[in-house]
Amino acid sequence: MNLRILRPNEFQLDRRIDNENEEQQTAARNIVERVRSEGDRAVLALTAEHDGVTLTADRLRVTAEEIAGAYGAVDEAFLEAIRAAAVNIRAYHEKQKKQSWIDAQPNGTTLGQLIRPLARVGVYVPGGKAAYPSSVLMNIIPAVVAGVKDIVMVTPPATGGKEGIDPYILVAAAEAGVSEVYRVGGAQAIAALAYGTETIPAVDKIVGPGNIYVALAKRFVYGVVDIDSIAGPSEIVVIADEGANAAYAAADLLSQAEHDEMASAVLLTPSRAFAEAVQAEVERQLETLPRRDIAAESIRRHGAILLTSSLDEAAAISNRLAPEHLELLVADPLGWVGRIENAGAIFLGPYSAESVGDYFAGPNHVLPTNGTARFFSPLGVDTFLKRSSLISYSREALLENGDRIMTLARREGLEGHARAIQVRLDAERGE
Ligand SMILES: NC(=O)c1ccc[n+]([C@@H]2O[C@H](COP(=O)([O-])OP(=O)(O)OC[C@H]3O[C@@H](n4cnc5c(N)ncnc54)[C@H](O)[C@@H]3O)[C@@H](O)[C@H]2O)c1
Ligand SMILES: N[C@H](CO)Cc1c[nH]c[nH+]1
Ligand SMILES: [Zn+2]
Repeated sequence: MNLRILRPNEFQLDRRIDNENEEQQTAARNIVERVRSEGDRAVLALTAEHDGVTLTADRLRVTAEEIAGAYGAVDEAFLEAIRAAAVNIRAYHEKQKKQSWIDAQPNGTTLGQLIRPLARVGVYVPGGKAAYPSSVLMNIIPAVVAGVKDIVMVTPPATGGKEGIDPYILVAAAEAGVSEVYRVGGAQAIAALAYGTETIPAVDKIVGPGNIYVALAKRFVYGVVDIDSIAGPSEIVVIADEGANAAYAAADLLSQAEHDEMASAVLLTPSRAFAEAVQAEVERQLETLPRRDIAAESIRRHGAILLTSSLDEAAAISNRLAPEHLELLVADPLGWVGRIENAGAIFLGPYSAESVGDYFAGPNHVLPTNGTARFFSPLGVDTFLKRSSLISYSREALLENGDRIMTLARREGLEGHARAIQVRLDAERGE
């Protein structure tokens, strides 16, 4: 499969619009409503129907013994690596913490902002091949760092028709600091987290990717709880000059293409010689890639090498695409960062393969997709914090500004608001 070499005007630069399927919408909505009104009974019936697993309510929660048992099923190298990754992810997210602040002014007025963690958070972890231990760390650790007390993970009770939760997922959750784990997946898991059931506690926010039923259910419960942004297929853009390493660029493009057929991998370069070298490398490396069918299909549908007139044009196109991941394989990548307006994560130089960020460096790999890096940010500690404003007015400040406040209230026809000020002014002025 050849990665096409195109001129920018020959490539669809605009974002893909999801086609909503009405049947799936109705199915997800019905599931959410059933769980809301029937609680555990609906969760158990839907689990039997959609996961083929018959459970009783007392089996929904994964026990501490089961989690301890999972450690016996994973290899030492994995445990060592995931612990090292967790250290980096924790350290990076610690730096994102925000402080409450109080500002006392000379007239006695005190204003401030109180930062508090959400009390309870739900983390959805998909079943099947898309269940990544690294994503478990990336979703749970920022919540722990934010100070969330209860982090409730849900995941399907079976994968690929086989009952049981992947032990690597359970170990990653335990290492990250999960509080409770429930074996429930799909829209029923989202509804249970949003409304609570007899067994599964209601949370304040739900994060984590999942299939279409999970995504639709999250959209339905938004407002009852908060949700993260709905993650789309993975994306990578590589900007490279003629001095870059073609084998590295090709490998990094394929690293995203292998995620799924809808992933997109795009190289932007002004050098035809480099474009051809990467094209040949992609073809060569694909031959031995275990997931070559997926990667080849992704490249056929959404992959391209765009031959730009200059690196500046490459930056402009990248800003328009607003990719989830952007690699800068150019001389002096740090000097280049100022030209980048929109990207979820930016990888600088030949040794910062995207895989470094996916697994290990510390920044979060849950990133805005489908052009939403124009206005969304990576998942982080912020995702699990909320703010309250503090207002303490002094007598002096109220006497000074009361008339202004009443003017604004009366302009809006809200006499009650004005009188709440007037009553104080009258009392304090002795009228
Ligand atoms: N963007 C990302 O970062 C990212 C990462 C990992 C996974 N994913 C996505 O997560 C998804 C994983 O999908 P999955 O299906 O393997 O796992 P999943 O956990 O998302 O969904 C499985 C659940 O769906 C429910 N379900 C299945 N068929 C149903 C039906 N016909 N009606 C109602 N409910 C039904 C079942 O109850 C089951 O528990 C993929 O779409 C993948 O792209 C995305
Ligand atoms: N690149 C993915 C997000 O787009 C995250 C991931 C998990 N495992 C490997 N990669
Ligand atoms: Zn990845």
